[in-house]
Amino acid sequence: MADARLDLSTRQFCWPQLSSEDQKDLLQRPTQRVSTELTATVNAILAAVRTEGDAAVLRYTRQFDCESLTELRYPAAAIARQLAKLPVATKAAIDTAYGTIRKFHEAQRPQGIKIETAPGIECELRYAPMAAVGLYVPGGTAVLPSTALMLGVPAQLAECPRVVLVSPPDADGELAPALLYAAQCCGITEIYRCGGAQAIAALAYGTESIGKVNKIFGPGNSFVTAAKQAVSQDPSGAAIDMPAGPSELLVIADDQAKPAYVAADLLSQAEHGADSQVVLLSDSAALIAAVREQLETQLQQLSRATTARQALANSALIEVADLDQAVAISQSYAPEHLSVQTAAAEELAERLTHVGSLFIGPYTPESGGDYATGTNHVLPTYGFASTASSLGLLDFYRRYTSQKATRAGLAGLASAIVELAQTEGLDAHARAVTVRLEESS
Ligand SMILES: NC(=O)c1ccc[n+]([C@@H]2O[C@H](COP(=O)([O-])OP(=O)(O)OC[C@H]3O[C@@H](n4cnc5c(N)ncnc54)[C@H](O)[C@@H]3O)[C@@H](O)[C@H]2O)c1
Ligand SMILES: N[C@H](CO)Cc1c[nH]c[nH+]1
Ligand SMILES: [Zn+2]
Repeated sequence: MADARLDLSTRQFCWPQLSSEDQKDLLQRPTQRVSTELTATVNAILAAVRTEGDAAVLRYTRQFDCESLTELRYPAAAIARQLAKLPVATKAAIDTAYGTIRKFHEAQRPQGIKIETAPGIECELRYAPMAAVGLYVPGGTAVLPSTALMLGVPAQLAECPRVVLVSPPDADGELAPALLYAAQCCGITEIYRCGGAQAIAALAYGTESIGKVNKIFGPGNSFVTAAKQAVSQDPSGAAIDMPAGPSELLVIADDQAKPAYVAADLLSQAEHGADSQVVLLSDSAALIAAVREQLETQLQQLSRATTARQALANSALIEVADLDQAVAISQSYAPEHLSVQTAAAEELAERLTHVGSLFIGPYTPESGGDYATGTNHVLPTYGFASTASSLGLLDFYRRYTSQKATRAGLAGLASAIVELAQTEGLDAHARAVTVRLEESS
């Protein structure tokens, strides 16, 4: 039976006793282990959508999501019908989350720069919203209206002229009322029913019914993430926000932490999918034992216990020599989410920079950031948190520069420009300056 109990003691390790090979193996992401097979599947889907357009998107959507779907665009009448079903309490919760997310992202508005770098030379840094953005809201194992907010709010604040939302439909071809309400709050009306690599291909290359976008945002399972990475490397594809794949949480806890809180946090990310990964690092063997007990107790109360158990099979409870070692492991693993539940949590957090989002102290559950603290829950996974940034308002803009010189300004820089052009053997570059200064003003 898939729900067979997992012996968590087999997932308990003492870091200093492991070989460096075992240490590396222990913290490998589950999806990294099947990458060749995954790449082949995703490449086949991308190729089919490029050559067949809507027909391929519909075929895959029927295969994976809704057998009877005939139209990708979600019509306005169906949206209105679904919105009418939304419970008042859900609407209020979305309104609250919309408010905090908007507040945090509004504060990120980029400021242009205009300065004189030399007399008569004016340089500017300007920001323009991305012209057409595609927002991928996952829907395979759970409907995520919160993700629609995380993507839709910054797209709205940046005033991107075209915002397209795609999400896999349910077996009846519908999208959830809560997701549609979140989209409505963000002013999104162009909505399509498709998911997986086929949705990413449609956004990147365009089909008869889905116009191509410039940049694709949003998390997804390993098929979605692999497809995003592939289209971003294709000059005729689209840019992407980041690789935001299966959820990850690393908790650093000492003997001051509450085992029930730590276990609840680990389970909150384990329940996302069988390929989620959660890791506990602690210098206290007693805390680890108590968390293990709590995991078993709390698992029995979860509706998605089977999924969470599968994720726990990829996960680890690790005893470390001290918190310095925990910091070093965490920096190397670069988790999507990092929860610090230690006595001096804020001090420790200062040293933890390779992370998508930090959750500091006992009253900051990771799920708070998933929904309503205001930070964005679209975050880099697979260790990309050491180089990629967490999603923010800036990602919805292009940054570019501008310069303007007066005749006197050009004259002031002429000798430097001409000398550098000659050093590089590029005479025409030099000439473009001298031709202007030879003319009488
Ligand atoms: N990193 C982040 O910021 C973040 C945020 C939210 C959610 N997530 C993650 O997003 C993921 C969502 O995954 P999901 O599966 O629920 O939804 P999803 O929408 O990402 O994927 C569903 C789609 O996957 C495709 N698919 C499924 N099986 C397939 C197969 N065998 N071959 C080809 N395609 C297949 C189908 O097209 C289906 O529509 C979870 O892992 C969750 O942890 C990450
Ligand atoms: N934890 C997910 C990001 O990895 C985001 C999410 C949405 N809903 C609940 N959680
Ligand atoms: Zn979550």
